[in-house]
Formats: sequence, C-alpha cells, structure tokens
Amino acid sequence: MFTARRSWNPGQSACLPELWKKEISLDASSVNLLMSSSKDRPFQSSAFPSCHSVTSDLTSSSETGDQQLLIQALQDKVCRFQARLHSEDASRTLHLQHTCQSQEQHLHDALTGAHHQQATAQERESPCEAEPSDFRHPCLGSCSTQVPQSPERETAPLPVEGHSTPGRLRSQEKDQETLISSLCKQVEDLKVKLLDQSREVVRLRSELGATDLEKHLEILVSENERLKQELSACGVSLPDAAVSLPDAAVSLPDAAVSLPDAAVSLPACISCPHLQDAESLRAEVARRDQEAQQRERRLAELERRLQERETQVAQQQHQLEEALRARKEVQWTLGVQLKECQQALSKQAAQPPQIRYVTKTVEVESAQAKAALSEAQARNRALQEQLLAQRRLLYELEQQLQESQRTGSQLRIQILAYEGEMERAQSQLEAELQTLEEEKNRIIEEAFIRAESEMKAVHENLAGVRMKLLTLQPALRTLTCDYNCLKRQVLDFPLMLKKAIAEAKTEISQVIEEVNAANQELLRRYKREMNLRKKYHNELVRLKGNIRVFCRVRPVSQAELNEDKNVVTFDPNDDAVLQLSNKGKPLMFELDKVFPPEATQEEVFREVQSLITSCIDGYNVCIFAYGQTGSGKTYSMEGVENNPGINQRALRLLFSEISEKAPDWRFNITVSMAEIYNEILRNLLGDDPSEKLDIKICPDGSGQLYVPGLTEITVQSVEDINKIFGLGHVNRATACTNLNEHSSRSHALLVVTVTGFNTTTGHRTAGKLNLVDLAGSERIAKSGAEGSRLREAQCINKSLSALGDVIHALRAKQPHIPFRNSRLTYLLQDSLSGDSKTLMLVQVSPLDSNTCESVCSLKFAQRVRTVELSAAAGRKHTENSSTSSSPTNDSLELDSPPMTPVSLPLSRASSVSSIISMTARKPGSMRRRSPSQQASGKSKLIARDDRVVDA
Ligand SMILES: Nc1ncnc2c1ncn2[C@@H]1O[C@H](COP(=O)(O)OP(=O)(O)OP(=O)(O)O)[C@@H](O)[C@H]1O
Repeated sequence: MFTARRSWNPGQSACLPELWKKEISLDASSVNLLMSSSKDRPFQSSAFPSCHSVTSDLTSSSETGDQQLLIQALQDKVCRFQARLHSEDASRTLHLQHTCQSQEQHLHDALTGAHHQQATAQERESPCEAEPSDFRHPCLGSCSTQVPQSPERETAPLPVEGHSTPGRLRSQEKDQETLISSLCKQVEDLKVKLLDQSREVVRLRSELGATDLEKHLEILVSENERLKQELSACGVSLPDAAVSLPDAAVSLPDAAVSLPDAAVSLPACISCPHLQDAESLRAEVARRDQEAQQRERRLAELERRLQERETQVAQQQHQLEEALRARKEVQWTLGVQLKECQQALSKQAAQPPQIRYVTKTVEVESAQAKAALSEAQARNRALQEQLLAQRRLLYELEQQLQESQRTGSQLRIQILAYEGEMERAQSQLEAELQTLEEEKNRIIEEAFIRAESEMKAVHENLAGVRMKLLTLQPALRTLTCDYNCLKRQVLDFPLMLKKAIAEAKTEISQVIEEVNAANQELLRRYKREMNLRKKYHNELVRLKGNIRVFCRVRPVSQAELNEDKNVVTFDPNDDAVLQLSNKGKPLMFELDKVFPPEATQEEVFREVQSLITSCIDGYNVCIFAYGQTGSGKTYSMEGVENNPGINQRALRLLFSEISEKAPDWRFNITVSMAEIYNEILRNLLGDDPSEKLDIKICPDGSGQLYVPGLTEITVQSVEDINKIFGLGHVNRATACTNLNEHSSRSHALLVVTVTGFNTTTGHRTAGKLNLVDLAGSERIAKSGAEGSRLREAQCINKSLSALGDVIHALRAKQPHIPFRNSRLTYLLQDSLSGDSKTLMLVQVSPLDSNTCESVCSLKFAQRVRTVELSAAAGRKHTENSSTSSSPTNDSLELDSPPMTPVSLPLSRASSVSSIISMTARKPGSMRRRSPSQQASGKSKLIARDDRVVDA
C-alpha cells in the first residue's frame, strides 16, 4: 500500500498532501484487503500498520497530528469507496453466467495483484512501523507521539508517490473498463451463442423430420388427388377401384405417372391383388401417421422445454444487463468521488505550511479531535455494519450465482441430452425415411411392372379388338343395311299393321260369321241329335211299354220256410213269366219282367234306370210298388241301410247324369214327400205332418195342379237325400200311433222334380219322378177288418181301383179320365197322362198262404200292362221361344218331350222358410224302418226354401 516506509518529523517533513501523494497509494484491492483484515481487528490493531505508523509519526509532531487524522479520514473514505466498489463489483459478478466465471477469476486475480501491491506497499511501510514511535492514535491512548526526525526521507519520495496513486486508480479504472467491456463482449458473445442455439434448435426441429414428413404426406396426398383426377379423366367407371385406389395412391406417387395408361386395364385389376396391396399400403400409411404423430408430440414437448430454457436465459440476460448498467453507474460515481478525493488530497498537499498549524490546532483542540475521532469511530462502525451487510449480500449473490451456474450446467446437460435425443430421433427418422423411400421405390417398381404388363395386355386386347373391328366392319355394314331396311319397315309398319288389322278384322268377321253359321248348324244338328236321342230313347221306352209292369217275388224267410210252402215258380227261359200254383192249379202270368227272390236291388234298378234317364229328358215318370202287406214294397222302394232301394238309387243316378251333362246343362232337383192315408194328403217335410193338404188348380188358368203347403226342398247331394228321407220318416211316425200299421195302410209318395237348362241351346226341360210306395192291397173279406181298419181297407182299395180305372180309361182313350176318383190319381194326374212313363212293380209273396193276394196283384198288374198311354195326348213342349224359332224346330217339335205340368208343391214350397225341427220318436216304434233312417231321423233338419241344412 504504502510505497515507502519511513519515520519523518512533522516539522521537517513535507506537507500532508505531498505525504499523501507519496505515501498513500490505495486501490480497490488494497482497500479490499484492508477491509477484509479489519474484520478481525479493530481500527488501532496491527491490521492498520500504515495508520499506526502514521499516527506514530504524528505523535512525534503536533503539526502532523492533524494531517494524520485527515489522512486517516481520507483513507477511511477511500476504503469505504473501495469497499463499496468491490461489493458492487462482486454483486454484479454474481449475476454473470457461468461464462463470466473466467472473467471473475480474472478480476479476482487482478484484485489479488492489487492486494499484492498493497502488501508490497505495507512492506515498504513496515520500517516506519517497526521503529519505536511515541505517536499513538488518540483512540489507542498510549500510542507514541514521537515522530522520526528525518525530513529528507520523509519528503523525498512523497511527491513521486503522490503522483503515482491517481495514475494507478486510472489504470485500475481502465482495467475495470476493460473488464466491463470484455464482459459486455462476453455477453454479446452469449447473445450470439443464444441466437445460434435458437437457430440450432430450429435446425434440429427441421432435422427431426416432422415438417418433412408432413411435406411428404402432402406430396402423397396431392399425388393421390392427381391420380384420382386422371382416373376420372380416363372415364373408367370403377366404383370398387375408386374406393381402394385413394389409399393405395398415397404410397404410389410416382407410379401414378404410369397409371393413367394402365387405367384402361383397371377393370381387370379390381379383383386382383392390387386391393391387397392397397390395403397393406393403407395400413403402412396409418402406421407412419401414428409414428409421425408421436414424433410431433415429442417435438412439441422439446419445443416447450426449449422455450422454458430460452425464457430463463432471457431472464438471466436481463439481470446481467441490469447489473452491468448498475456497475457502470457505481463506477462513474466512484470515479467522481475519487476525483474529488484526489483534488482534495492535492489541495492538502499543496498547503505544506498549514501542517504545523494543523498540528497545533490538533494539540490545541485535542478535545475537538477526540470528538472527531469518536465520531469517526462511530462512522467507522456504521461503515463496518454496512460492510457486513454488503458481505451478506455478496454471499447471497454468490449463492445465486452458484445456483444459476448449476441450473446453467443442468440446462446444458439437458440440452445435450435433448440434442442427443434429437439426433437419435433424426437418425431414426432418416432410417425410416430411407426405409419408406426404399419401400416406395419398390412399390413403384412393382406398380410400374404391373402397369407395364397390364398395358401390354391392354395393347394386345386393343389389337384384338382392332382386328375384330376390321372383321366386323363388313358385318356392320350388312347390319347397317339391315337396320336401315328394318327402319323403313318399321316406319311402314303402322300402315302395314293397320292394313293387316283391317284385313284380319275382315277375315275374322268372316270367319266369325262362318263359325257362327257352323255353330248354328252344329247347334241345329246337336238339337236334332239330342231330340233324336230322346226320341229313340223314348221310342225304346215306349217299345218296352209306357206302362211297364215288373214283378218281384220276395224271398221266403227261415221262419216262413218251415210253416208254408213256395207256390211260385219261374220259367228259366223267359224272365217275364211267373207261374203260380193256386190250389194245385197252375197259373201263369206274363209280365215285362219277373224278378225272382234272389234278384238283387241293383238288378231291379238296372231295369228301372232308363225311366230315370227319361225323367232327365223331361218326361214324367211314375214308379209304383204294388202288393199285399209284407210282400216287399218298401224293401224295393226304400231298401235297407246297406242296400238302398229304387228311391235312393234313382236320385243317385240323377246326380250322376246331371254331373255328366254339367258343362252344357244346369239342373235343379227338388224333392217333396207326401202321404195319403184314408184319402188325406199330408206333407211329410212340413212343419206340421198332421196338416191336411188340398190339391188345387193353378189360378193362372193353365189347368195345372198344385198342392198348397207341400214342401219342396232342393237337393244337391246324396247326403241331402238321406236327410230328407229321415225327416220324412220322422214326420210319418209323428203323424200316427202305430207306424207299422200306418205305413202299411198309407201311400208314401216321393216326388222328385228335375228341371234343366241347356246353356248352349237354351233348351229347358222339366221332368217329374213319382216314386210311390202303395198301401198294402188286401182283401177285406180275408182280413175281416172292421171299423177303422175297414175304412182304411176301403180307402186303400178305392184308391187302388181308381188307379186301375184311370189307367184303363187312358188305355181306352176315353174322353173322361177319372183322375178325381182318388187323391192318389188326382195327385198323379199329370204324371200318368200324356207321354209319361209308368212302372208298376208288383211285389208278390211266394207263400202258399198269400196265393190269393198274389193272384189278385198279378191280375191287376197284367191289366195295367195292357194300357197304352197316348203319346200325343196333352203333350206340350217346354222349349223356350228362342229354341222354338229354330229352323228345324218344326220337324223336331214332334220329338220334343211332353210338357211337364209341374204344378204340385208351389205355395208352401216357395214359402218354406220355417225351421223344421223334429225329434225322432222311439226307434222301436218304427216298423220296417232302416237303421240309417232311424239315425237320420234323430237329427234336426232345417229347410229354407230350396236348401237343406243340418242344424
Ligand atoms: N227281396 C227281398 N229280399 C229280402 N228281404 C225281403 C225282400 N222283400 C221283402 N223282404 C222282407 O220282407 C219283409 C216285408 O217287406 P216289406 O216291409 O217291404 O213289405 P211291404 O209290402 O212294404 O209291407 P207293408 O205293406 O206292410 O208296408 C221285410 O222284412 C223285408 O225285409
């Protein structure tokens, strides 16, 4: 510090400013050293040897005491300034980055150098300190006041030293400015480095490949769009290919160049492995997209961290700039103060004579000096406190600097790690890009090869098509000619068609007329044939006899076989002859047909069925079963359940014939059942079987007969017939007390009306089939009947004889036919007259006990057989007006069937809507009633007009 150490006499020594100039050469380093040493020692300790030496010197002279005090104050001031400068330098240094550390070290070296200089100065001052001195600092009390008396040594070097101290300060200031400028330079370098880092980060970002990958994707997408446009321009309608191509095109940007040509053959590629390639490429692109997204996320994370680091660096840079600015201000202030101090020191040095005076003043005003000293000490303590605070601040700033350095090192490590990671990612990306590029090239090559092959195939196809076109051109010309010809024909076609239609219409109308004429002729012939058939059939029937008489001999039962003998024999060569032994006298009867006992129901009906056919043709037919009681009338007419008789078989035959004629004919069959008992006519199908019915003439003046209240029911099937038969039997049983007796004494009539309409000819027919189970013909004398039985027998005989009379009158062609003699003949008037057919089935018992009745019955039959009904009498045709207008009608009319006076049940038949509900009586009370009839009689029948419905 002190450049020279010496003892000097105040009286002979140089003035204080000169001394100050020579002896005191303080810089920041020396002050710092002083301040650091003063921490452990008080002001008067050995840590201030210079002060001690000065005060020692001052004690030797009273004049130099003031100067020493002044120097001490100035030194304190300088020390304070130096310490402040040092502390502020340290605080600024703490804000520097790790890059400033070397400069700090440099600064520290500089300070150390200064300290070294101060130490050298102290060594130069040490002889003065080592010499015994009487001077003592006032604060020390016992310090020596003796000042060495060697003015030569004291004054000689002082001017030199006094001039060197400001220069040293200036050099230090220059060093500091240089240091500051170097620091600024380093800061600038740091800025540049920071910019380089930013650029490096940007470059690394770009090297990470995210943007390149995006660009690559954009390129691929644009290529895809271009491919699609080219495909659409090719005009190939490829819905399926359009679905798969967009994805495939992503990885085929270069292949798209050759695809437009290959697109011609794309239809063949729709179902080829391209689809699989496209699928795999699509999956690959999706995988790449995912990887790119992951890398983008990583890149975003790195960017975020980088931004954080940049923010921290910017903050530290800002703090550094502020510290530099404050340092400059402090340096400027310090420089100003130093200048002031130098000026003051120079002024002091320039006034040497005042030293003695000051010494004196110090001696005189020792009390004031003491006060000033105490004040200086107080100020010294305050400064020490400030120094402590500054040191603490310095320590904190050093901690912050270390923390910042650690953070900076961590940041550098992280940046290095990030850089390494980015390099790895970049290398991975590059490798993947390389792989992708290779794969792309491979796919492009494959696609190119495929496209080439397909192009080749297309060219071949095209060549084939051209060849075909060349060969087809003549055919095309021919076809064009044909087309033109056809076009002309088509143009002419409407006229031709119209003409052809007109001609066809004319021809058709002619043909229709011809066909109509032919039809008319055919119809005429058909009618004629039909009439001829009817005529011949009728002629056949007539040849057989309009009144035919059959005889059927019932078999002998086992019981009768033992009791009585058989008196009836047959001619094996003639089935129309029956021989009867009457009291040993043989009688022979010749009839139309004789059925022996063994004749079946079917055989009997086979002989009858021609009459049934006549009924369908429009003739009236009467079939009578005549004979004594128990001779088998009911058996032949009704039959038994398993072996039906003529009634049911006739109706079945009617249905069969009708069904055969169904295409041309519509038939309607109605059935009525009546009973004549004691000349009383009853309706067996009505609501009230006991009601008596009358036979009346139609009020229309036609002379027809009808029976008001007689129920007429339409039947359509055999089941209907069975139901009606059951109903009739039930009603018949209801009307009497003893059915067996009653049935033997009454006539049972089944009237079947058959009306037909020929839909082709319009011909109408109406025939009536009367199936009559007559009452038993018995001799009154034999039976010995009386009372009611006598009356019954009389009625029966009367009606039977009336029947014989009617037939006889008809045979004799008498003008008066006694139809009204009995209810039976009156009722059957229409069916017996005219061209009607009558069959009398005479039932005969073969027993000897019945011989008399058998002979009577056979005589009656033989008489009836001789009757010939007039063919012309009362004959009327039933043809309608249209058929009668036929050209051949006149000739045919003679052969037409007779008019059928359908007159029987009208009033009741048309009004039958009531429900017929009858309950069967005890089956045991019904004699000769078949089980089926009894069973059917239990059912309820509902007759509504012309329908039979099972309720
Ligand atoms: N051809 C035949 N074959 C078998 N049995 C017969 C034949 N003819 C009649 N019979 C039987 O004779 C008996 C009397 O017959 P059926 O009742 O038909 O006589 P009928 O003349 O109707 O008597 P009635 O006048 O009292 O009604 C019946 O038991 C019947 O079964």
